[in-house]
Amino acid sequence: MRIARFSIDGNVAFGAVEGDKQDELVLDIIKGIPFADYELSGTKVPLGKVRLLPPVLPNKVVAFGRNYREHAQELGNAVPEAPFAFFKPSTSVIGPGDDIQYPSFTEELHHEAELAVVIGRMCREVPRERVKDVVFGYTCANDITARDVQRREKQWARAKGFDSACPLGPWVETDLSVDAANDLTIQLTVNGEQRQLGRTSEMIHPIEDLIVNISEAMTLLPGDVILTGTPAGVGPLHVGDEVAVTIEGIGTLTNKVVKRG
Ligand SMILES: NC(=O)N[C@@H](O)C(=O)O
Repeated sequence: MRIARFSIDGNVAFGAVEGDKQDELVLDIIKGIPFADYELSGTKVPLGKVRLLPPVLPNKVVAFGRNYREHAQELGNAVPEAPFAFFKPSTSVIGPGDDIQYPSFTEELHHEAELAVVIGRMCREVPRERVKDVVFGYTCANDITARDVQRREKQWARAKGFDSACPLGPWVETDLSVDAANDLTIQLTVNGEQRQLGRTSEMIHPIEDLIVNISEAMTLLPGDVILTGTPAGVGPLHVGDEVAVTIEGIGTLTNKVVKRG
């Protein structure tokens, strides 16, 4: 099931996305919240009549870096032995169709297409065989990075955490198994031109390793988001660009780059 979060007439709601063709998609409004018992209300609204929001409001976004060998190499970085985690604040999260604000403190804004895991229940010290029980679903992410600041400042808080640095969407796909999610095509285009194309099966540390690693250290909450790393092909974004992340079996997340107002 594809579960979207949206606003209509000033109200925020969750809905199950139905249909195949983009312009014929409808949302069956959900009664309750998707992380607990919920039911479909049967009340349907055309997707074109609503504004899609970030599919979840994460308490925290935990991101893993250098989890694709070729990407680590293209930036001249060593491949880390163990999973390599950093944070992106919830204030960096934006939704499908929202603008990426080009910050004034960087001249080298980069795109990074990533598969994002959405946590479905409170958990800690998750054993490998129970990872499937704590995953709610998967969505697309773009780990927008101020590359020059990342090189200069060593700590990645500003380079990775500025407002609008974490586009998520368009919805959460809940019917993918962990095995399936570990073997999906991931693609990114800028103004229609392909920049990144990879498979999540190239991840050095698959989804289970990442969840075991981070939950060993901290409690994960429903709605928390885990970014699993980007494949090779990262590159610059400029004001006016339209960037789109497409992941097999999930959908396409599209955002435009504007000058920070
Ligand atoms: N270099 C860098 O920031 N990379 C990470 O974000 C990653 O996804 O590997």
